[in-house]
Amino acid sequence: MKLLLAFFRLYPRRTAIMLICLLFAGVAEGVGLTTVLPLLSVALGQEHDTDGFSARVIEIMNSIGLPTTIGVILSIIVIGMTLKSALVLLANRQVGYAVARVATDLRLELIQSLLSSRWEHYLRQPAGSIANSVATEATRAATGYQYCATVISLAIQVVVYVVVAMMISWQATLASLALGLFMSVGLYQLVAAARRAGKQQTRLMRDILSRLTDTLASVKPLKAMARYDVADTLLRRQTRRLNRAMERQVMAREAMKAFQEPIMTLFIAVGLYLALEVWGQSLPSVMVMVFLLARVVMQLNQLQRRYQQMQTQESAYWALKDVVHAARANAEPAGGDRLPTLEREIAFRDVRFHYGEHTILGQTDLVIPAGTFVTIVGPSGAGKTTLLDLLCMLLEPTQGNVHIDGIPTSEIDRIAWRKMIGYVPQETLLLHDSVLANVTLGDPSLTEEDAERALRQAEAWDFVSNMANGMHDSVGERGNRLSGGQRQRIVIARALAHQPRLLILDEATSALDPAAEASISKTLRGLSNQLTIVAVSHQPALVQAADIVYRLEQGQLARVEKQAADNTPV
Ligand SMILES: Nc1ncnc2c1ncn2[C@@H]1O[C@H](COP(=O)(O)OP(=O)(O)OP(=O)(O)O)[C@@H](O)[C@H]1O
Repeated sequence: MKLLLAFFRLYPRRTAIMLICLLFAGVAEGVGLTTVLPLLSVALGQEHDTDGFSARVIEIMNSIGLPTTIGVILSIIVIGMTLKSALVLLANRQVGYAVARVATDLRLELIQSLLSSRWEHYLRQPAGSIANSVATEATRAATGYQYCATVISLAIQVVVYVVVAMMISWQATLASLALGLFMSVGLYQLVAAARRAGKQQTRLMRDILSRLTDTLASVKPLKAMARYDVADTLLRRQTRRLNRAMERQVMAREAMKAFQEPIMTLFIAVGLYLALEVWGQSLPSVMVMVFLLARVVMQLNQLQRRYQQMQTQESAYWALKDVVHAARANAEPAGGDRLPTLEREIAFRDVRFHYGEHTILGQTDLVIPAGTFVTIVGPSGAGKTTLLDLLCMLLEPTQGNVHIDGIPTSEIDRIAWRKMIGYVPQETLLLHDSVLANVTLGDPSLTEEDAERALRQAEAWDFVSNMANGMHDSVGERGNRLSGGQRQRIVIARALAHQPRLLILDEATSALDPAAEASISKTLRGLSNQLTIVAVSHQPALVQAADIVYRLEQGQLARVEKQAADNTPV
């Protein structure tokens, strides 16, 4: 029921409407059912010598001026049942809408919370696990809500049947209920087993999808080195464990079904024996009791099964919520609200940065005048990417501050600042989409003209215009229809499309041949009077194109002459 409470808090209106509809549906069904007994009495011609309950119903009907004819009683039953069905339909419509909303809202909540979490937190999340949460867990959680609604609906129906049965023979009903309770407790182990299997499935599905995503991302070297059997074995092992968890779930479900039937038969038999032999009830009463108890039994059966299914799906909801809560706890700090400009300079003032105990940047002072081209060189692992991350406000200095035109970044509107940046990362990951979509990233404010301009600046226009459909051609999965150098040029075009004020290049030309690199460097050099460029590079062309060259080594940043940077092995 924790799940229902959670959903009630999220969707109070829908859940309340659903509950009210189900409650009234139960009442309508109850009204229909209460007239079954007088109907039998009337049909058997015993309406004048009926016992307790039937007599009371006939009395009520007479007092409100309803004739106790078979036609009227049948009409009440039909109206009651039709009303019940209409209300259940209304309730199910609410459930249907809520189920679709639950899945969509959970997906959006997850994506938004992860994207607005701290960069270090985001990096710790396996991509496959996120994909699994968005695809499988959100759907399972929504199904959990559906089962939850069914459990409530069945519970209301059971209560109605029990109330009506109590009015006919409270002793037989109580005896049957005691047996029903006994059965539920006895079979609870199977519910618990299903819940455990569900939890295990949630965990295994995450592991499998994380592994699968990683394997697919690095399939080429795995194939080339004939190492995919290692990944394959791991995947198979986890899939087998998932199979076992699913088998356990199916066994728990089927065992529940198998045990329920004989127990339920016993349950009815005992009720009947007591009613007929011990309490000497009349035949119409016993017939109605049989009908009611059979319905109670069936509904209880279903209720427990649905509850079991709800328990299997519930873990997906909580697992997904855990990811959201962790992301929220690691949300990027609110930051400032001052709008950034980049007219004068970017300055690192006494900036230090550590990853735990590991010092990446010692005391760092760096000035990047606006409209200049700065290249940073240094050995692998020296912290060059970290320095760029500080510039993008993806990371915060452990000490000191980065200033943009004299304003510390902590006071600056982070999103506004990032919108001024064009970023070209080390990895050239492309979307499985057209060149145009890869350049604009779906930004509606960017036109085809913007894309063409950016592609020309990135020296990509020649090969793009030669593609069958030009910039509307697909780049293939992860851009595998293009060469490494062509992919890199598309990514550079992407960074230039929205005309940034600051262009950041992290080893952005490493896949280019010297001629292409020299050509792009020349273009960038030409752009540097309109924008500020900060490049991390080992490539001589970007060093030569720069106005200022810095070298980062062992946490220390020092300005160097271009010649020295070229000659020093970096
Ligand atoms: N999220 C992280 N958590 C902990 N340590 C990290 C993290 N990211 C990077 N590091 C460490 O910080 C150091 C600097 O990494 P960084 O990526 O900034 O180096 P780099 O100079 O850009 O290297 P390369 O030229 O090889 O790309 C490395 O020792 C790296 O292991």
